[in-house]
Amino acid sequence: MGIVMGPNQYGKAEVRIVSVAKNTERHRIKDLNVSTSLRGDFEQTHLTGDNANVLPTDTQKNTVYAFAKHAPIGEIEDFALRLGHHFVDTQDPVRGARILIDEYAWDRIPVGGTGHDHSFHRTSEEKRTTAVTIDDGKAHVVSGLTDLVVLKSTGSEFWGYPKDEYTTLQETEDRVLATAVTARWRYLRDDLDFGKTFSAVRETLLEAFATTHSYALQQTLYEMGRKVLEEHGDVAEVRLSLPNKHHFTVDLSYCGLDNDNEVFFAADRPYGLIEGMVTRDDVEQAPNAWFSLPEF
Ligand SMILES: O=c1[nH]c(=O)c2[nH]c(=O)[nH]c2[nH]1
Repeated sequence: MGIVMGPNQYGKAEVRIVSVAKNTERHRIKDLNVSTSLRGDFEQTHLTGDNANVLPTDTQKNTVYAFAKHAPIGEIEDFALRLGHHFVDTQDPVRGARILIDEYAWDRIPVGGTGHDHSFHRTSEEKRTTAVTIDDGKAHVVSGLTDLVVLKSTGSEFWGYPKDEYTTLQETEDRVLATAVTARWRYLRDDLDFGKTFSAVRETLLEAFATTHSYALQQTLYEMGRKVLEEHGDVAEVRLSLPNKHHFTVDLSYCGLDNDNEVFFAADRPYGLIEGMVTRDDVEQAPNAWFSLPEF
């Protein structure tokens, strides 16, 4: 019986970088959390501690900061592609790279009706994300968003489910439907206008949530994914993770009041968690693009 080193990767996780573009008075900021992982010929460091092939994680971190100065960061997908190709192209033992980037959104503080030149505020926890994988000389781009919180105050029903001796849930033809969307989608190309495409896909997700008359969050999930694939030919598949942020109608009979779905208790836990992938049946699968990312 032998013991061998299995698949492995290493890198610097969560390099926090804020860059300020100052070429005009109207500054632009990029606020990122960047993680690098390298894959390749790293058997010896694991087996014997020989680090001849190991580009330090500290150097990887320094590279992230230096690249932010060499050229404007631009779209997170393009920044991740530049970093990933750099590690694979310049270090012989490195055969693959995975660059993860989360981008935090900042808006300009309105002053006298217009956004201030160099003062910003955070208006939501929503993040834009990308996971770029360089594998076998090919680049895969999986982009997405997290914590996009949405709510419908009607247009949502839930009934027709099986009941057993433990069921207490009442069927409803009118409820609040709320979730915090995590979505990831795989692009079929690595040369897109990623900013424009991201905004368009995000808009489609929001429109699908708003306009689907929902009989289940599962149905809403499928519709959101389906519309993204229908409207965006450069997207191969979409993974969605949708926590069901339950809103329970408060029983106001204690003071003799009706409650016609107007006053709710918003529970934070437990929550239903509805997850799934919507895909085309005519595109090549790319398991390495998703490898080691959350399944949904
Ligand atoms: O949209 C829903 N899907 C479920 O699977 C479910 N289960 C539940 O209790 N409420 C809901 N709502």
